[in-house]
Amino acid sequence: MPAKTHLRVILHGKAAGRDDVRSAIEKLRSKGHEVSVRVTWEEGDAIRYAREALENADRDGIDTLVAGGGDGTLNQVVGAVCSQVSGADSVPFSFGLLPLGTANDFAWGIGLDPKNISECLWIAATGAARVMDLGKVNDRIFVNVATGGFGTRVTTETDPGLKRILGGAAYFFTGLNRFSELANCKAEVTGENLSWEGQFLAIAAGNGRQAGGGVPLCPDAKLDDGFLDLTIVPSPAPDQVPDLIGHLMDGGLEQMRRYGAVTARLSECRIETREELQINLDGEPIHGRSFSLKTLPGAIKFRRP
Ligand SMILES: Nc1ncnc2c1ncn2[C@@H]1O[C@H](COP(=O)(O)OP(=O)(O)OP(=O)(O)O)[C@@H](O)[C@H]1O
Repeated sequence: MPAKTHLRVILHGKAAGRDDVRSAIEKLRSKGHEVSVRVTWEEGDAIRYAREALENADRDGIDTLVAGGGDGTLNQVVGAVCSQVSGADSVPFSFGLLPLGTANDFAWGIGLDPKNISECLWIAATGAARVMDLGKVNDRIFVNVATGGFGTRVTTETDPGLKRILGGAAYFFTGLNRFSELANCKAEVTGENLSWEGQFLAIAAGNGRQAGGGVPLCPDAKLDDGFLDLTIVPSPAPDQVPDLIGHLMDGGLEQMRRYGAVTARLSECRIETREELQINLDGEPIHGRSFSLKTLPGAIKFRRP
């Protein structure tokens, strides 16, 4: 029988009414675990609640801080804590994930099944707390993947109403419809043994493997190897667009390499652009022209399958 734990769940308001969430929490409580819940009402609440958990971790005896939401919620919860304390040994609890977002890319990538919320909460309570890396872009962290380019703009410009109706397919739909408008970005990327310049369809730096609703942009990334997996997909010639998008969606990185995709495993790199570029950190957008990317090895402990 696993030890009894205290889980603090920071729950995205849009998922607060779900029956499967309520019954998963009741089931865990019936087994003797303590579960306290904070529900977000508006943007910024997840950050506030994560700081509150950090301040009161000892007093409240919190063992695991669980992000209940999508990758964006996870980013905010982990980011709020790690902006105050650094290194897995300094954070007074482990993290966990209750995947309640639209795409849930990080969850799928680590083997959590968002359709089985009860199982996910059980893993957040009792799964082995293993050390993992984080990524950093300028002064902001990411847990899963940092992406720039076409897919990134699709992620943030997909209508929330469409996401509710179509789920993850909403991203694909927006991408196909607005390809020529959204796929025009240029950058210079430099790092250890890497110097690349050109127009690109997608740039991804992965701690985790997939982003943008199931696209395995960094299929070989490992959460605990101390490196980021970088993938640059150059803009294709117009007649190659449908083929390349197909390969991007079905994850054929080998195929993408035939179109000139560049991959590298590194601990830091820089991206410079002339025009303002949007980079999504676990789906949360930042903007700029100069980005410094690096890995933070062994930054947190995470309860995962
Ligand atoms: N109650 C709320 N109302 C509006 N926005 C919220 C609320 N709670 C959190 N947010 C904002 O929602 C974003 C997080 O969304 P999240 O990533 O969890 O869902 P998603 O976009 O559906 O998931 P995914 O990234 O898996 O597609 C954050 O920017 C956060 O500030």
